[in-house]
Amino acid sequence: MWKRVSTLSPFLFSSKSTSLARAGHGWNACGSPAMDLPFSVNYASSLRDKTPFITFVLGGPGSGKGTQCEKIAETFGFTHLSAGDLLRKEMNSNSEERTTILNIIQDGKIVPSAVTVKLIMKAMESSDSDKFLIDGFPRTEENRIAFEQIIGLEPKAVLFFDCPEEEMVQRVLNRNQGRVDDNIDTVKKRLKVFETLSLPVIDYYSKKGKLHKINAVGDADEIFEQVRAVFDAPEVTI
Ligand SMILES: Nc1ncnc2c1ncn2[C@@H]1O[C@H](COP(=O)(O)OP(=O)(O)OP(=O)(O)O)[C@@H](O)[C@H]1O
Ligand SMILES: Nc1ccn([C@@H]2O[C@H](COP(=O)(O)O)[C@@H](O)[C@H]2O)c(=O)n1
Ligand SMILES: [Mg+2]
Repeated sequence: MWKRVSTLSPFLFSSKSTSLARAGHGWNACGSPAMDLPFSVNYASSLRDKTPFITFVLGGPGSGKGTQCEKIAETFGFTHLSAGDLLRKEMNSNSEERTTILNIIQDGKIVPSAVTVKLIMKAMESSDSDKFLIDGFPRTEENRIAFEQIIGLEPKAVLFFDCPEEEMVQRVLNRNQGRVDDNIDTVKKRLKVFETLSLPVIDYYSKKGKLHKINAVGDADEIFEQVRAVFDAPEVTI
């Protein structure tokens, strides 16, 4: 069940608040874990009684998360929420936080969890779905803990697209979608962030027995066959 967490946060929900600046208290753009959340939150009533099936989708930059999520969504009826897409949308809006988000993304660092979790929660609230693929999240232990504490749920499954660095770099540099972080300098920084901050999250879910490691090298349709096997398996009841 959705677990309620005490009182309404003034800065998570106020459109006038400078949530990123406040989130900086106890959090940082490098993603250092902060075990005590600087806020608490009351869920929107629309989410309170749902028990959605949540799958986190992890992997380095260019490992194919977005590509595979589209296939999973189409085949298994999940709603695909990409944390990066939500942040880019916020960055291109008139949000007070747009410049800060842009600077963090350009620098290949991690946006404070309060901001990202708020965007994910809003997207979940505004959806009728009860099956979510959350792509590119949690990127850090701080992200993971914030999601658990704010949303009060854990993923049922976690996919990890395992891809060699050289392949990821080539894919990102060939992507050609106009992303501000698709350049060699930012990719190098993102790979470092992945190694230092995201791998511990992957290790955490591995130890919990929730991780499904996918070999992300090869043709996208072949890779999807490995993914299909995960969702077809009886222990993963969607
Ligand atoms: N199996 C594959 N083989 C070759 N290219 C691929 C494969 N899967 C995806 N690509 C291409 O690689 C690029 C990166 O893929 P995608 O955007 O899905 O990765 P991602 O993990 O979501 O990356 P990011 O974390 O940067 O958002 C895209 O241009 C995509 O078309
Ligand atoms: N949990 C997250 C996810 C993403 N970011 C920032 O967005 C950039 C792009 O993310 P993609 O998933 O689309 O690759 C990423 O490099 C981060 O700067 C984040 O901060 N937190
Ligand atoms: Mg992506």
